This record gives sequence, C-alpha cells and structure tokens, in this order.
Amino acid sequence: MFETILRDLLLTRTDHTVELYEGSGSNWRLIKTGTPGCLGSFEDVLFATNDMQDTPVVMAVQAAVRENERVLGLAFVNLTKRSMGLTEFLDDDHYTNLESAIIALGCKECIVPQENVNSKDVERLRDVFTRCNVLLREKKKNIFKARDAGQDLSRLVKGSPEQLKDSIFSSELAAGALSALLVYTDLLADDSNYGKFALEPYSINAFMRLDAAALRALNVLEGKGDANKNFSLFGLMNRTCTAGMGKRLLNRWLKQPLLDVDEINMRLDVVQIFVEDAALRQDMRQHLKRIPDMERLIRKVDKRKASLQDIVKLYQATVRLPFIKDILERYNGESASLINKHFLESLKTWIGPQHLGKFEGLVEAAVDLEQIQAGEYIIAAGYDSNLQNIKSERDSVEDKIQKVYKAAADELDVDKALKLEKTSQWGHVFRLTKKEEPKVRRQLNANYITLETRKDGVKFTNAKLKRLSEQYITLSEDYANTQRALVGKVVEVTATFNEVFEGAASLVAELDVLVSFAELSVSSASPYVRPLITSSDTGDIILKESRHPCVEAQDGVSFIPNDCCLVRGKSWFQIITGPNMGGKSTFIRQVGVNVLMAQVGCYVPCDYATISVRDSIFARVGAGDCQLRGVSTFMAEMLETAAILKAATDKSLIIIDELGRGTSTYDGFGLAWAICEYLTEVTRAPTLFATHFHELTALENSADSGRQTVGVANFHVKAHLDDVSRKLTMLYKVEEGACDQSFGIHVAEFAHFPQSVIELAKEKANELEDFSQLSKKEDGSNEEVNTNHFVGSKRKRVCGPDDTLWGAARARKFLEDFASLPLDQLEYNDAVAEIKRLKSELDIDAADNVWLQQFL
Ligand SMILES: Nc1ncnc2c1ncn2[C@@H]1O[C@H](COP(=O)(O)OP(=O)(O)OP(=O)(O)O)[C@@H](O)[C@H]1O
Repeated sequence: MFETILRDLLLTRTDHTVELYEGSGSNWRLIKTGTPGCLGSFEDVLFATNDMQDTPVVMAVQAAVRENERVLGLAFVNLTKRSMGLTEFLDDDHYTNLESAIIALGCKECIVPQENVNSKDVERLRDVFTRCNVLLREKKKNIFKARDAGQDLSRLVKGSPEQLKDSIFSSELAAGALSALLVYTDLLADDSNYGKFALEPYSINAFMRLDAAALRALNVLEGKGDANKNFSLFGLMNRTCTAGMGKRLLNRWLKQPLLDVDEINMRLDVVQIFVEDAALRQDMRQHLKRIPDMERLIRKVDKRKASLQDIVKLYQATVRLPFIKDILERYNGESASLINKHFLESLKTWIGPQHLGKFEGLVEAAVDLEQIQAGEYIIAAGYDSNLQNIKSERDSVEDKIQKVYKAAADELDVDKALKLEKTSQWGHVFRLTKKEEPKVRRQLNANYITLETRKDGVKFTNAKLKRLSEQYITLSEDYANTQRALVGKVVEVTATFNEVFEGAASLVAELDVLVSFAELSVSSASPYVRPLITSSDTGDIILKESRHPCVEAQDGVSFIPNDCCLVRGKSWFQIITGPNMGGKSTFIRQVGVNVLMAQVGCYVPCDYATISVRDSIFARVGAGDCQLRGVSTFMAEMLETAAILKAATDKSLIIIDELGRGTSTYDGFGLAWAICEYLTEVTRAPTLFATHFHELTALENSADSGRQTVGVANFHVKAHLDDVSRKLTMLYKVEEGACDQSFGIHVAEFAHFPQSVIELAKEKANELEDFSQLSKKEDGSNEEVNTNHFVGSKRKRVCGPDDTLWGAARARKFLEDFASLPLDQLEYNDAVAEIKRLKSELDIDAADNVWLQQFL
C-alpha cells in the first residue's frame, strides 16, 4: 500500500512532497524525503517492482526585464541521469518558450524566487506550471544569486572546469537559478556526487517545441484514464524490451522531436534496417530482452549502494554486448558505415580486454557464480586467502559438529529420530520429537543440557556441541564481515567502469527504441512507411492514405485512411467542415501525430509521406481540465489561441478544432474568421482548421481579393444521408470542397434522444432558419426581407460565401479610399463632397450585397 500511495503522490499527481518518519510515542525521526522532481531515497521503493519509465527533472527559473523584454534564466538537474544544464532566453507574456522547455525537459518540479506581489505576471507564470502539472515552490530570493555557481559547479561536473566558464558567466540569471537549484537539491552535501554530473548544452530551439495543449491533443503521453495502452503514442510506440532504459528514452524522444534532417534520417536509417531484416530484428530483441536496467544499477554502484546481486546483473548485461555486436556486424547493407560509426566502433572498444573484459574477469574471479543458481550471491572463497582460511576453518568445525552428532545418535540409540538443527538463538542443537524424548529422559538429564521443550520437540545440546557451535557462529560472523568488506571492494572497482557502462547503457537504450519503432511499423495491420524529410523551408507535407495510429489500433475500429496534402501556396491552410462525428478531429490530429512520429525518427502510418520539418506543433483541441484551474472553457480556448497567434511561425504546424464554439455564434464566427486571416496572412504556418462555421469556407476565395495568403483550401468529411430512412452514415472520407450542413440533430438522434426532444429541436432549428429570412414589420405582418444573420442550426445562408467575400473586399476598398483622402489639405466643403461621393458609390455597389448592407 505504501508503494501505491507513494507512486500516486510522487509520480502521478506530482503536487505533493512526501516525508517518512520512523519512531514511536513522542519520539519520531525524519528518515526519508521525496518530491516529484527529487525522488531521493524513495526511488528504491517506487521502482522495486515497476520499471522506471521516466526520469524526473527539477528546475529553477527566474525572470527579469531588460530593455523592455522579458528574459528568463533557467537551470535544471536530472538527479537520476546525473545531468544538469542552464540557459537564458527571451519570452512573451504567455511564457510560451518556458512552457516548451518544461515539456521538452520533462520537468516535474520548479523553484522560483518568492515574489511579494500577486501580479498578473506571477499569476500567468503559475498558470504555466499548473498546465504542465509541475509542482511549483517559492524559495527565498537570496538563494538565486550567481555568486558561487561557478565554484559549486566545478565540484559537481565531470571534465575540466575551464569549459564551464562560458556557460556560467554568459548568463547571470541562469547561473543564479542554478545556484538556487544546488541549494535546493543539496547536491554538494553528498560527496559521492562530486565530478559525476554531466553539463548538457541546452537551448530552447534544439528540439521541436510542444506545449501542454499539443501534448494532450496528440495524446503523446500516457494518461491516467486511458482505456488501454494504445490510447497514447507512448503506449503504442513502446515495444521496448530492456528493463526501463528503452522506456525512459522513448519518453524523452517523444518530448524532444528532432529538427535536423540528417539526424532524423539517421534514426530512420537504423529503423529501416530492422524493418527490412526480420531475423536481425528478432535476434536483437532476444538479446535486448535480457538486459537489465543498467542505468539504475550504475547509479547504485556510484552511490556505493550496490549489492553483489547488482554487480552480477551488470555482468549479465556486459556478457550480452558481444552478441549485440555480432548482430550489428551481420548487417552489410547500405547503412553499414552508419552502423559502424554510430554503434560498432564504441561497442568494440568497450567490450575489449581493456574495459568490460576486465570487469568480467573481476566478477568471474570474485563471485561464486555456481551459487547463483541457488539464489545466493557470495564472494567466491578462492578470491581472497583470508576468506578461504575462514571458510576452511568453518568447514572443519562443521565436520566436528557432524561427528558429535553421530556420537550422540549412537549414545542415545534413538535411530533416526535425533535431528541436528541450526537455530538463530543457540546455533547448532539436537532435537528429538516429544514422543521419543521420554525414552531417553534419564540420559538427557545426566549428560545433556535441555534448552527448550515445545510441541515440535525438545531442543538440547551438550558441552562439546555448545563449544563447537559457538566457534561456528564466530567464524560465520568473520566470514560475513570479510564477505561484506570484499563486496565493498568489488563495488569500488566496478565503479571505475561506470563511464563505459554509461556509454553501453545509452547505446543499448537507443537500439531498444529504434528496434521498437521497427517492430511497431511492421506489426501494424497496415505497415507503416518511411517518411521523406525535407528542411522546414522547402517541400510540402504530403501524407497519402494516412491513419491515426492510436485510433487505428483500437479494437473494433476499421479505420478509413485519408490523404492530407498541405501544399505551399495552394492548400497550406485547410478548412475542414463536415457533420459532427464525421472524423474531423481525428483527421487533423492524425496529421499532427504523423509529423511528430516522423521527427522522432519513426515510420509513419501512411502509404507515402513527405514531411517538411516543423519546429513546433500548436494544437487547440478540446477543453481539457480547465475548470480545475479556475478558467472557463472559453477563456482557456482563448488563452491557448492567443499563445498560438503569438508564438507560431511559418515553420510551425497548427491544428485548431472547433474554435469559437464556447461563445455566441456571432462572436465565435467573428473570432474564427479574424484568427484565420491572421494565420494565413501573418503567421503563414501550415494549418488544419476544423470548424462548424461553414461561412469560413469563403476564405478559400480570399486570394482573389488580392490579398497575399498562403493558399487556402476547403475540405470536408463525407457522410451519407439516406433520403428515405433518414439514416446518416459516416464515411470518414476527407474530400475536397466545403460542406454546408452540420447534421447536429441527426447525431442527437443517434445518441437516442427522446423523440419529443428531437422533434422540438427540428422545429426550433426551422424557426431560426425562417427568422433569418423574415423580419417582423412593426404592424406585426411578416414580410420577406434580406437580413444577414448567420443563425440556424443548419445555417442556411442568407448571404453566401461570395456575398461575404465580395462585400468584405468592397468595404476594404472603401476604407482604403477614405484613408487616402488628403483631408488635412482639403477645404471643409470639398472634404464633405469627397466623402459623400465615396459613400454614394458604396451605396450603389451595396444594393445587391446582403452582407454589406448590414453596415450601412
Ligand atoms: N478515418 C476514420 N476511420 C474510422 N473511424 C473514424 C475515422 N475518423 C474518425 N472515426 C471515428 O469517429 C469518431 C468521431 O470522430 P471525430 O471526433 O474525429 O469527429 P468530429 O467530426 O471531430 O466530431 P465533432 O464535430 O462532433 O467533434 C472517432 O471517435 C472514431 O472512432
């Protein structure tokens, strides 16, 4: 139960710290502390029976304003991986850069300087951490000072301190954050940390940027409520088989998709090898499967907490490495030089006699490998002469004990009823059953010492056995102490190989994930394909017959594949309309998921794919759990959209689903249109915009109005409505062109609404449709007039897309003409005449345009 509670508090909810006290009465002592970012000594409990899937990171952040710009200094420590880093960057009001750094680093906990004010700014900062499920703790400002950072860091970090200077002194803010973090984590108090940490170069632009909304929309990581493991990309892609290491790397890779075309192709090359050669893949899996979590074992060795069993596990991993090398050497295809350079060269050095060969020799000499079968991990007696002597002496005492036993059995003449037993209380003793005891009671009383009489028999000894037993106990203690000291020495020597182990562990983890990608690609019902990758400035995003990997993997779903062609200047911005439940969300998300998978280095669920690298994916889909954060659904939607408008560039990918549905139809449509215009004209990112506002489809023609857009195209998801039975069948096929019906009431019928509710809904929808065409005259009679309300569930348009488009272009012209009048140079009367002229021209043009008339 303790393990379960601990897992919930520290791994799932990540909003608590845990302290464990030991004692009784009024005397209690704190013995363990853990927080989501520093699991501390709880690590052993948390991962005693479960693999460690993720390595938590704790960070420190402090902000300052320089020349009217917000600068953030960030430092982070990964205590499991023993790595740390620091960076400084500019950020906007929404802290979008900070959010992507939190996601990419897998931060679970953050410290910030205590602010006395409860400003909007601090609130927004807090909101970022809440959104990302990070425990935020405020710490005294004075620990965020850069003064000792350089000195402290040089004690903790491997390598020459000279190299550190640049990182430290280039940013005082980040160095201050690092100082605070070192105080908070108390790393300097434990000298086993000295010289052990790797300083990682980190830049917020190193990987594809993902924010919390995108992670959620694309189902990247496992969620608590997931019905099965294929619900999330992590669950689906996790076919890793090493204990823990592969899982953790996959977790990290999913949060850090690559940007460099060559790096992506390198991963894809390796995946391709294992996709194409099934035997190679199977053999590799067989060996990877037997590799324990080397990273955790190394850490135990580092902390000198490893047992002999841990050392044996490391040994079992190292003896597998030559097999892995042999499998890699069997490959002689096109990418042989890559395999050689990336894996084989280092692998060969590590397993050679100078490195792991020595370690294997140590284990084989020191550990009694034969006893392992019996589950005993002990130092072989022959490894140490002292140990050997103690063992021989103890063996001879044991022989003598056997002789005494035999003599007693002869003397008491109770045949086989006399037993010799080893107890913890008295050492070796004799035991007779209660039934036999009366027969020899006289002899016992005369020559033996009775120790205990219980149901299971009488325990007794004699002077000889007592003396020998005491000798045996002393020798056993000596033996155990000598064993312990020797295990300590073995662990000490093992620690000298840690750097090699670390290299080998990361190589094995990488192979594990890449083989896992290959396994997924070939084992799916329709195989995946290798994507062609182009840089972000060139190429399009073309996915032929693409699928959503997680939806496709659900039982009972027969997935209908769809093409998606985001072509620059033509269909870079796509508006997707169609009935509820028609598959719009699934389609737009699947494009995001495919792009993410490709940049992680995996094959994609398509028949053909070419992808222009994206530096970020922004997604606004679904409401999420915003109520918990004290924000209304609509406000959350607006906040997420604001972040997209601020931070997206032409190198991003934007996915927006049903924007503006949380407010009135008018406001929603207005916002949606304005956002689309901004995205097509300013941001210019490839975008998939799923909407129920059919009027938005008019944007497609906006290029005709002379504006520079990225290429807007309409698509719709198809559904079939049977005229006779009124049955609606979703075809899930995405086709070109707009759709002008929403079928909302049909979907309600599917959901088995009471018939009376359905009927009323239809009636009211019709009323609204009529209302949009009829306006009541004052005398109460109905007269058909042209109104321009965008209302009605089916939104039968009084003004069509062409009206809107033409009208908007004409209105723009009027405003431009008006703006270009030299009013300051004209006489008053001339100015009035000019304006009247413009107005009357507009009136004439607007006579046939329903949309324009509403403004006149
Ligand atoms: N291509 C497909 N092939 C098979 N089933 C699909 C496909 N796309 C979607 N579905 C199924 O249809 C369901 C509804 O899809 P989705 O949520 O994408 O519809 P939607 O158009 O966004 O609906 P709404 O407008 O109501 O939000 C999905 O849960 C999925 O089970």
